[in-house]
Amino acid sequence: MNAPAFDHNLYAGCAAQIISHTRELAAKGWTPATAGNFSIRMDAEHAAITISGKDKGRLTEADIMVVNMANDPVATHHRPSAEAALHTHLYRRFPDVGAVLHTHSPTQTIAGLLHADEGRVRLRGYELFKALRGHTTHEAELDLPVVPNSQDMDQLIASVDAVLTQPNTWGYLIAGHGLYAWGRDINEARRHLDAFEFLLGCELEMRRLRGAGA
Ligand SMILES: CSCCC(=O)C(=O)COP(=O)(O)O
Ligand SMILES: [Zn+2]
Repeated sequence: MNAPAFDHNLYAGCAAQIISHTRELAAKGWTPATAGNFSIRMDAEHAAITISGKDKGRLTEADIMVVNMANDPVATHHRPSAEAALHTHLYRRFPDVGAVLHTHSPTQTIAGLLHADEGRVRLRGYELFKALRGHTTHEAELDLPVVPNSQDMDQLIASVDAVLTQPNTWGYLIAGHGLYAWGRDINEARRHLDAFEFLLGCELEMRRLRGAGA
């Protein structure tokens, strides 16, 4: 008898973690109109990932599937996230990455558009840098990369590879689209996602205040 394609108990545990976090992220308004996609690495060859087009605030285990690192569905007829290639790209490139989260908050969407020409959001002097693995002080300058949006995943991956040059970056923005954040597990990826959202929100607010002559 053929061995099962993957460990179902491991898959069910990953699905439960994704569901728990997506409920909270949707409640924040970061997954409008089915936007967002979420995955956890199961092993060297498989990841649990959200099925394309689902309401990410109402996921059940049936809305999550398994892909291999070539983005092929495993043991299902469902279609994975349209952006599955962006998740497996990070799993292939960074062996220690265990989870990838993608959201479309207004802050993330606008910040990417505002900084599209620069190709980065330059952050300086934030205590919250310390929420990002490998960062230990506010006395730093951190560039969050921004890449142009595209419907061609290979083009997006090439853009990301060109800007992911610094260690401990943990995220990137797609202009007019949203934020990708990752970590060694889903809780660390969530901490990074929350930290980038806060930092980008501060930058937008400072821009607003300066425009008002503050
Ligand atoms: C309706 S948002 C457009 C698609 C997108 O950017 C996204 O994050 C969700 O796509 P998926 O295929 O993962 O549902
Ligand atoms: Zn998206």
